[in-house]
Amino acid sequence: MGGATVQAVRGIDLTIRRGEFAAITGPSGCGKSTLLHLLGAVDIPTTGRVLVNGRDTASLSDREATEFRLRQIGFVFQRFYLMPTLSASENVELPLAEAGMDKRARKARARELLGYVGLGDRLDHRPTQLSGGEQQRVAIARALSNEPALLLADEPTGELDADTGVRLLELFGQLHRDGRTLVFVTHDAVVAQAAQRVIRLHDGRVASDTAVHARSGA
Ligand SMILES: Nc1ncnc2c1ncn2[C@@H]1O[C@H](COP(=O)(O)OP(=O)(O)OP(=O)(O)O)[C@@H](O)[C@H]1O
Repeated sequence: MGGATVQAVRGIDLTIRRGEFAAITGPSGCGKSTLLHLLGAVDIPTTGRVLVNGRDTASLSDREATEFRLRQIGFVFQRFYLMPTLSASENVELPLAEAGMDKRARKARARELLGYVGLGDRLDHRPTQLSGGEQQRVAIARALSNEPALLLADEPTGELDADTGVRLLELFGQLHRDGRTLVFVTHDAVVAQAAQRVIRLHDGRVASDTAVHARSGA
């Protein structure tokens, strides 16, 4: 920026295993979103390597990177980013259409995924006809559409009230139990405890990396 170099993350050595449910947390500006973007091949590191499913993200051409993000990564954003003119089902179908699936199969897959996230009765609703929590569930169904190796979420509960946020984290827990690999970013240390592993960043580095013990009664 203005000729100055900002080192957003540095010296990070991390392995996320298949089936893991990890939260990245830490104060504003510590590099959480940057790390998530590196994992999702949205950004490429200036030095160091990011391997996803054995593939070095820096080795991808632009076309390969687009294909990689479409097929290997599901991304969920704080502000949902659904297409406002499309129904819930059509939003989930979009990445499937991009991946070349025919219309009949995409409709069936969208119905199945929206059922999974608890919105089987909201297929034809547009985003404005859905609550924030419901919109985030549509965004999760969309992110899962192409069976990604890795689901990434940046402050997924940031726009939701506390109760809705808790229910969304329960859905993440369900995804984890069903074998998905999930990494989400949150600045909220309490929200981070919903994960199985909490990676805390400070000033672009890993300050701690701890397993969360199962809560009593869980
Ligand atoms: N495109 C960019 N150009 C220059 N500096 C950037 C850029 N993106 C991020 N940074 C800087 O890199 C550092 C890490 O930013 P990042 O967005 O990863 O932090 P964060 O932990 O996600 O913060 P927040 O919780 O506030 O979203 C910050 O100092 C930020 O100012």
